[in-house]
Amino acid sequence: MKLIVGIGGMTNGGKTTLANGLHRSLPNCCVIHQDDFFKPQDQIAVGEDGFKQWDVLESLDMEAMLSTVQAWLSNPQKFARAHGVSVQPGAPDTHILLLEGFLLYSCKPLVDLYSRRYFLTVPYEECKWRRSTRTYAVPDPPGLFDGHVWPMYQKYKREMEANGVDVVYLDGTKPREELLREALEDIQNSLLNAAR
Ligand SMILES: Nc1ncnc2c1ncn2[C@@H]1O[C@H](COP(=O)(O)OP(=O)(O)O)[C@@H](O)[C@H]1O
Ligand SMILES: O=C(O)c1ccc[n+]([C@@H]2O[C@H](COP(=O)([O-])O)[C@@H](O)[C@H]2O)c1
Repeated sequence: MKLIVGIGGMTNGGKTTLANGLHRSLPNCCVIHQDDFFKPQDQIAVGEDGFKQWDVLESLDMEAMLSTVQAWLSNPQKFARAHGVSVQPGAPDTHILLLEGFLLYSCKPLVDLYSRRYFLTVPYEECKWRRSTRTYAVPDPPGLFDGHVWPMYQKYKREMEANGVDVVYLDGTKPREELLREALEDIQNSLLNAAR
């Protein structure tokens, strides 16, 4: 059985933290991080607002991400071994792929592949504060959060909702352990339902 689970939502909502917790807790589980597919800096367009447009789908090499997902789909055992995940003898037929990223549900070829789509959110102030404590490979210039990051988050979320994408909202201000427990229980239920 193969299960693809999306850990999406806003920047600094706690996606990586939750994905890493699930990765440690679930058998035969691999993770693909969307952040690993950002295009090189010189390919990122500059908007009329003067900011490099990092927070749009075109800034990510989604074809490469899709190929990685296809590689897992065609042979999850081989994919797991190649990514240092040991296949457990007790559950050799169950394979889980976690996709983690801030624009997961805006990519049309991917959107129907998920068995579960989580969407982590925190209030604006909390998001802005968490973001101010992070240093990305390309650090945020002053004003990027309000000028580009937050408006793009709102735009893509609106589109996702208008397209009727079915997501499970998670409150990213809850303690990490509680979020992990909640998601684990839900995924285990999905596995049970899929096995019936
Ligand atoms: N449940 C939580 N409660 C409080 N802080 C959290 C929680 N989850 C993550 N964080 C913190 O928020 C920041 C962003 O977390 P991260 O998992 O990297 O978010 P994302 O991958 O969504 O950008 C980090 O400093 C992390 O330690
Ligand atoms: O990882 C990078 O190379 C990178 C370079 C520039 C910007 N980012 C930021 O990464 C953010 C998405 O990652 P995350 O973990 O905050 O969800 C997004 O809001 C971008 O503005 C990321």
